[in-house]
Amino acid sequence: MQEQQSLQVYKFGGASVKDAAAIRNLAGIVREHAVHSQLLIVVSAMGKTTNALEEIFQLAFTGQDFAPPLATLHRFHRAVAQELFEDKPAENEKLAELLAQLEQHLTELQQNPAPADSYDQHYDQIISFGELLATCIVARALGAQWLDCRPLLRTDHTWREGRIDWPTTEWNVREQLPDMLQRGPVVTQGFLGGTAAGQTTTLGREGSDYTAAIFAYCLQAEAVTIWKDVAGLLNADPKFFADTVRFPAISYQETIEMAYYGASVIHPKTIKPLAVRQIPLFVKSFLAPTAEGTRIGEGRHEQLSPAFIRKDGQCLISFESKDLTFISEENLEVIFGALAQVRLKINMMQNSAISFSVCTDYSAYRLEKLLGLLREQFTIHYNTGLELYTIKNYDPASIGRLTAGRELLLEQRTRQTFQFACRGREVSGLL
Ligand SMILES: Nc1ncnc2c1ncn2[C@@H]1O[C@H](COP(=O)(O)OP(=O)(O)O)[C@@H](O)[C@H]1O
Ligand SMILES: N[C@@H](CC(=O)OP(=O)(O)O)C(=O)O
Repeated sequence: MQEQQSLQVYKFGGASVKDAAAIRNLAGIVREHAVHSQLLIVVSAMGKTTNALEEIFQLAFTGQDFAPPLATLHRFHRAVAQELFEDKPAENEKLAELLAQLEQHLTELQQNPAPADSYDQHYDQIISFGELLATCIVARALGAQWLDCRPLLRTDHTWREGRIDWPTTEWNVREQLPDMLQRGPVVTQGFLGGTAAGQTTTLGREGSDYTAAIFAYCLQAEAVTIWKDVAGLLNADPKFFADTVRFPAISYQETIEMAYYGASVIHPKTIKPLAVRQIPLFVKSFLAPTAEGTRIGEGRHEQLSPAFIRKDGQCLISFESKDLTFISEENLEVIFGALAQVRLKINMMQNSAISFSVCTDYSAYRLEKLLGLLREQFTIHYNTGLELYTIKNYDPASIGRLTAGRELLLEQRTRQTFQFACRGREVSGLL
């Protein structure tokens, strides 16, 4: 009798596919660790390709010359493919086709100025090429099947933050994937979805972790592993904090909160679909694939050690009523409505008698739209270039460590969580 194979979802992010050596390393992990499983491999754009595409898109959308940065992007992808498939030029045909399509889209956009309010929609059509190109190369390198996820992962029309239509997506995935997986590993794109009309959407920056969770949910996978350049989920980002410690095991609940506050190692939307179907999430290092990593799953904890989360690029906006009337529920309704309309997410908020303050991710474009909506009714002040720090499971020592020498512009504490916004400053050494 044939043994029933377990189904695993692996997700490889930008750092794990940043060049040909990284893709060879990925292939080694797949060979070593997935021999007894069916395997769906979700892949993000290579290295910093998404940022590069954002710049190229911005140039094209504003009618400027995008040729030099596009040429750099072409060269980079071609060089990686050449290094991996040097003796098989035909392997690069699909890649050449995608690069030509990208150039054509950009040229059309540059030559036919689109209305400003279609920016997000066009953004998705262009930015998605990062994942299409990367998966094309990785699938070839693995000799795996390439799957375009866009017809399967159905979203609405919320450009840049597509909302998943779960019933349709689950039906599509179950219809198509099991047969493919039976035949061998499948490589597909993170971060992308598609509307009913066949237009591409993206799921929010760094959303490929979420894609892995969506597929795992639909396929009722045994586990998801996201392969990162860190040893697992740590109590802080080692790029900014000294003496970090790894959590060997941690609950969905703790993780969702850390991700929500900005621990960029896991996209915040990733946890819920996994928790609903009790699918464990492993965070492992692609640099040390046999090391233990972190297991995220069911369960509650005794008090954990403090976790530190830093979010930069913040903006603190204060609204004051113009006639000294109190900030009432009616006023708040107007402010929240406007924030939702311009899609500015609130990371922290506080109100006093006549003023209401929110800390949000900064976007010049969205802030300008917000001011346009609320300027008449409120006096509005804002500061940009701020940092937001969150300490989960804080104690006096951890608060002292982060607040020493800083002027706090807004501060809040609950039983578990201490948060403050302050002016950003040059990082010299680790915190
Ligand atoms: N609590 C944390 N634990 C581990 N890594 C963290 C944490 N918070 C932030 N990070 C950062 O997340 C990075 C990995 O996530 P990311 O760069 O999104 O990976 P990828 O794009 O390759 O999927 C690490 O290099 C680290 O700097
Ligand atoms: N490439 C997309 C999606 C993503 O999730 O990337 P990564 O897995 O490298 O964070 C981005 O940079 O936003």
